[in-house]
Amino acid sequence: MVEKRMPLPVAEAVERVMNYKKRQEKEWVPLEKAHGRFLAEDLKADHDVPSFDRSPYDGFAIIAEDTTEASQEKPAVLEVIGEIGAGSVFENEVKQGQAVRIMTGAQIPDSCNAVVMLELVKEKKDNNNSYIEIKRSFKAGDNISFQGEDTKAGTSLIDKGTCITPGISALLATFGYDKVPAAKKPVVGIIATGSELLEVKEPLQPGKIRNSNAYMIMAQIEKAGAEPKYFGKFSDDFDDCLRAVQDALAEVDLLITTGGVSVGDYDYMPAILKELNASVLFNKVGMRPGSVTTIAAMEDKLIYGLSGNPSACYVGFELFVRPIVRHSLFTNKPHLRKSKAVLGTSFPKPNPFTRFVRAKLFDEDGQYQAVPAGLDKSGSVTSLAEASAFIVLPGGTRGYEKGMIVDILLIDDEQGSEWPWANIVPSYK
Ligand SMILES: Nc1nc2c(c(=O)[nH]1)N[C@H]1C(S)=C(S)[C@@H](COP(=O)(O)OP(=O)(O)OC[C@H]3O[C@@H](n4cnc5c(N)ncnc54)[C@H](O)[C@@H]3O)O[C@H]1N2
Ligand code: MOO
Ligand SMILES: [Mg+2]
Repeated sequence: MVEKRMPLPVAEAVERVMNYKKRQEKEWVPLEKAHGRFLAEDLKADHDVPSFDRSPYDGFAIIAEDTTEASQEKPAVLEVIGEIGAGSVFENEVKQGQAVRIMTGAQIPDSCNAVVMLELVKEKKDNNNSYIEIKRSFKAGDNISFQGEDTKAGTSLIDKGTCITPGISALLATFGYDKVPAAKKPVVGIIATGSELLEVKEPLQPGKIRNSNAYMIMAQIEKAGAEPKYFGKFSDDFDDCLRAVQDALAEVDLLITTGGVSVGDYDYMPAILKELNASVLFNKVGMRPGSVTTIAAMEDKLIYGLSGNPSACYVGFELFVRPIVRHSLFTNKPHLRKSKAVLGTSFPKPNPFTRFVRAKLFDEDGQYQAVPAGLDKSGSVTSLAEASAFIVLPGGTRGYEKGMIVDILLIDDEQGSEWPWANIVPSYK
């Protein structure tokens, strides 16, 4: 008799895995390599930005009070006593009736309190002196970028655990981080199992398929923010696969295998986990695809037995590996973000398990509409290419109709979620 496995509700399965979460160490990476890495420290402004009052225009720095009476008929005439470009500081005193030619980004001279754009003045020369005419009045503060107007010293800017975007690179540079405190990437190993697997470059042969899961998982690992380490593909041979798993475990923080976790004659992962004396957290989850997802721990190291079926493997990764990786990178929102969508297709057949349908999203008047991205089967590979969400259909005795509002999990969203499972209640129990 084949072993009977008891399915665990998805939320409970995720919870069990998250008991093994831990944070990575911090390392310092050059700023130019920091894009896409995760901040290991909160980022706080240690000075005002800008750090001095500056001109937002090419023009003339003036004392606004000199223009109080200025008009078309009776322009104010100011003597231009010098000029400064960005990076220079005007050292002399500017007195009443005087102005300084100033370029965008330059520090406003002491005692000046407004800037007049070049286009708004008439320039005149008299002997060796320069003058400007201004035909309207200006108020103190007109056309000044004030110290601290962008951010003030002491402001909290970015939380640790945030993925470094180009905008954050700009901030890091602004605050002098030529080296950035980043979470060290966990190394995630991949082993593909299956005697049917061909190398990608090999021509098709009868009964064989190309190994797509390994490359899919490597990409998912990178997208999650970790470092993939691929150990190759192995035929369904107990000893070979056992050795591969043992060897790989010594070199990684987490290990993912794909294939061989079900109950088939050549599905050796359950026996390998037994041989290793690994403690199995679960070997069946109340979900489709991915019901065979098996996760075990060797001391504090997780071993993921993901399904060989591509869609099941993909979903298993996003639900169980991603949050462990993201948590290790210091975020407090490690799970896929949950949102709502209008179901674009009916699912009339009830399913006792919670389904995660790979879906395409369309924006209709600010509301997501979700439709399956391809064949809704565990073995489908094409449905993964265009999927940007999983439609979550909790298990139960009824189907789902087009037009219903359903939960979705966003695959490409970077914001993440603390815990998206709160209101997803599988009713098959
Ligand atoms: N009697 C039962 N049979 C099956 C059950 C069950 O409960 N009772 N579960 C089914 C479910 S659900 C799934 S999912 C699969 C899981 O299979 P395994 O994880 O054991 O994976 P394999 O048997 O090795 O392969 C399944 C499928 O995936 C293809 N595959 C494998 N590796 C790759 C790869 N690297 N790249 C692309 N495709 C891969 C493989 O050729 C098979 O077609 O079991 C069901 N059976
Ligand atoms: O693990 Mo299977 O994907 O439920 O089809
Ligand atoms: Mg199998």
